[in-house]
Amino acid sequence: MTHKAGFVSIIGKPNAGKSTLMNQLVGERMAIITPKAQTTRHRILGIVNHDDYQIVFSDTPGIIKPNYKLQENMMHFVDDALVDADILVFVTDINEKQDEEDVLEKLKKSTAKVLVVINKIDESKNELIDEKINYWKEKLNPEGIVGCSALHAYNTEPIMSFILENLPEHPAYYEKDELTDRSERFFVSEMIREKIFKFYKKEIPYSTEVLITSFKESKDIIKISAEIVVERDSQKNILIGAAGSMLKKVGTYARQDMEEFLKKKVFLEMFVKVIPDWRNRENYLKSFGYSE
Ligand SMILES: Nc1nc2c(ncn2[C@@H]2O[C@H](COP(=O)(O)OP(=O)(O)OP(=O)(O)O)[C@@H](O)[C@H]2O)c(=O)[nH]1
Repeated sequence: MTHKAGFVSIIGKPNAGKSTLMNQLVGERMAIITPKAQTTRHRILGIVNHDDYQIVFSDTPGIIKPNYKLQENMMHFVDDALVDADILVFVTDINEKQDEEDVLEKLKKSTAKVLVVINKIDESKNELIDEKINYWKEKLNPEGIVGCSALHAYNTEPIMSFILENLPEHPAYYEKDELTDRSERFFVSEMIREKIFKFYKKEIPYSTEVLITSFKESKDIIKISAEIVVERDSQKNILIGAAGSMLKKVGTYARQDMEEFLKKKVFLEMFVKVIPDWRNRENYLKSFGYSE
């Protein structure tokens, strides 16, 4: 039996229904991160695992694919080239006026298989759906077009079928046992990263790495220690904020997400560390069980 695996990016204008669709496709447990910031850096929104396939949802069309066999929490440290996702799901609101020329250009250039999802069809007449389908056929001629209502889970199955059909043959990118401690550490670090993306200006998220240095589960509580690593003191000061206010905010919001995801009370401690020679990080990482 061949195995399929690949990256699927869900893109589209704000409010088009991307998160709603994601939740439908991935299911609640894994759809844990709802980033708002636009960034070229990959972010994993959720992973669907099956014996025969693994679908990795991301919100950016350019993504950094980890090397096979790399442990999932190491993928931030791989400097692979930014490549296209395997599949682009472009979500458009049926009521949206078609001023999407910029997106069209990008979609045309992409090497990914493109599926146009015309969303919110519960709010429109059949004629409009046909009109939109024709519009997208003519403008883009994508590999697939589906009209659906993400909110009402209406006609979302063809989207999953399209993804499965077009997913390349590839071994899994991430370990499938998503409830292992390692994967949980990965998602937990993503939650901190997401908050950093949300609360800081551009250069800070780009120059930080989040390491989960300890993850200890006891009966009632999970104790998590994280290090946010930067290269300069100035970045550390910004991250911490006046009297620790910014870091506290990151911690509070990240902890809430963690508690919801892990279904347990979380004690989160975070340290910001300056490591100027971060490029020679191999030994440092090894000390926390990370291996490149
Ligand atoms: N009527 C209707 N409303 C929908 C549908 N899908 C999503 N919505 C609503 O549209 C709004 C935006 O949905 P989101 O899923 O947050 O959209 P998004 O594209 O992720 O938005 P951003 O995070 O701003 O990029 C929400 O109020 C949803 O409830 C749909 O199929 N029909």
